[in-house]
Amino acid sequence: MRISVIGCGYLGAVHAASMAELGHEVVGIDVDEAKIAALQAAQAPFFEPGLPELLERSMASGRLQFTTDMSAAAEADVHFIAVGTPQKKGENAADLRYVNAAVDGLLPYLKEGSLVAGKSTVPVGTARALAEKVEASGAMLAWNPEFLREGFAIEDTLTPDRFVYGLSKDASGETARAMLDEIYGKALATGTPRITTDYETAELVKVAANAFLATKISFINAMAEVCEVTGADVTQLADAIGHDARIGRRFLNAGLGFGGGCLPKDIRAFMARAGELGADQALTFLREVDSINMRRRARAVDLAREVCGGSLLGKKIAVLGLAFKPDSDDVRDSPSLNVAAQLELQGASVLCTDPEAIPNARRRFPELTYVETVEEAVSGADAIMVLTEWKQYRQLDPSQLITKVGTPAVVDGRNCLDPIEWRAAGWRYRALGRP
Ligand SMILES: NC(=O)C1=CN([C@@H]2O[C@H](COP(=O)(O)OP(=O)(O)OC[C@H]3O[C@@H](n4cnc5c(N)ncnc54)[C@H](O)[C@@H]3O)[C@@H](O)[C@H]2O)C=CC1
Ligand SMILES: O=C(O)[C@H]1O[C@H](OP(=O)(O)OP(=O)(O)OC[C@H]2O[C@@H](n3ccc(=O)[nH]c3=O)[C@H](O)[C@@H]2O)[C@H](O)[C@@H](O)[C@@H]1O
Repeated sequence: MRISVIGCGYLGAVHAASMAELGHEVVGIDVDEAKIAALQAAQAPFFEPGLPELLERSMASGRLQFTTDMSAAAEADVHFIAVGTPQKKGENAADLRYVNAAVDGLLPYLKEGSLVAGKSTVPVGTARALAEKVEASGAMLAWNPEFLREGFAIEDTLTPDRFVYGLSKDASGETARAMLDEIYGKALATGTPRITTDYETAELVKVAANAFLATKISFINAMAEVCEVTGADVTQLADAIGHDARIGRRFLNAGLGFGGGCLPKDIRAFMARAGELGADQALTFLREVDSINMRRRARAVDLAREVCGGSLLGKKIAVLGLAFKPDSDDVRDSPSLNVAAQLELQGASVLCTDPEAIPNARRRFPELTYVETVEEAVSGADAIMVLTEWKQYRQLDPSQLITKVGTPAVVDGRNCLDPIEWRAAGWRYRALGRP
């Protein structure tokens, strides 16, 4: 199949390269010239494990190209829309201007019988409105939401848990289904479930999945709050309830909570859209999910103050981890970066480090101080905080690290260190939700 992918960010660049890996002819199109220049040189414009190798391979095969020129989409049979849908400034709702611009930009190049397949996460009702425009150009529209996780993006794209196709109810829906089946044929042949449905259900599946994941995380973080006032241990609690197959242990890691370019903005946009549709009561619980999540950040700052003897003023704090999660350089709505900024605002002198996210963090918070290594960050520190559970931080040797710090106090923001080991090495250990 000849494919275009409009928007080459965390989702689109991986989708484009993965589609070429599946044997399709792909052009990735983006308005960001620097991003396209990097991709044209087979360089990943962000950190994603395996992406540099995949780009190298796909571009060498001649099946993958990148451009800023929308007319390059003219040859394609299927166009994936993968542009951003960020939160509107000062509002909860999603900003659809990039989706609308991408589709409007594509309209003059749509061939009769070609398919526009939306992958961006959008408020329910978006696809139906776009379908009118697309059909007026003789093309078809499908909504094919994406469920990949950053850090596992390639594996999730090539072998997802399921495919969801939101299709038009007329005959063109069947043609669109056949085109998507052809694209994803390899994964479908291995038995990956495929749900075909209407536009609205497909759009809702995506936001419902993210709302559920966010709720699961906030549930365990609410339990962490109760553990903190009772002396109980939320990690043992999670292990114990997680053995119940109906509950499951995944996404029950208590700590600093969820961030990133998706879960926070998606639950807010979902609430906003439900409000517009008169169903706001159905989702008021998501307000609480959001509040529990934000309270964890404040609690981490409180723990830092506590281990610093009651005041952060003039205290030297090492922040290890800035990305919203390990194996990513993404700092969008990053809980750790938010905590680092709050500590600095409250008078601490913060030295931040991260294996991959420093350039993005510096762009967002130029006022913070960044150092490349853990050794530099912790040197003479009054407290260290592990806020993103990168493998290299989980594997820190507390006996060795204690020789570098001023005061041996650690706040484990992700419940990723062994309290017994750290205390035995002489550290004062504090965590979110465990004694
Ligand atoms: N990042 C992720 O893990 C996932 C993201 N999503 C959804 O996918 C969408 C994209 O997310 P990300 O890739 O994270 O965002 P991103 O911000 O990394 O990438 C969006 C890209 O679209 C480009 N763009 C904007 N307007 C354009 C236009 N008119 N024409 C061509 N390119 C244009 C931007 O320059 C940017 O490179 C969002 O709706 C998000 O919710 C869904 C699943 C996973
Ligand atoms: O719509 C999206 O963009 C994507 O959002 C999430 O993927 P992602 O944001 O890459 O990261 P997750 O692994 O879901 O983690 C999100 C946040 O939750 C936090 N988290 C996760 C799991 C957990 O148990 N506890 C916890 O605090 C992570 O630290 C991170 O800050 C979903 O997992 C994907 O399925 C979805 O496609």
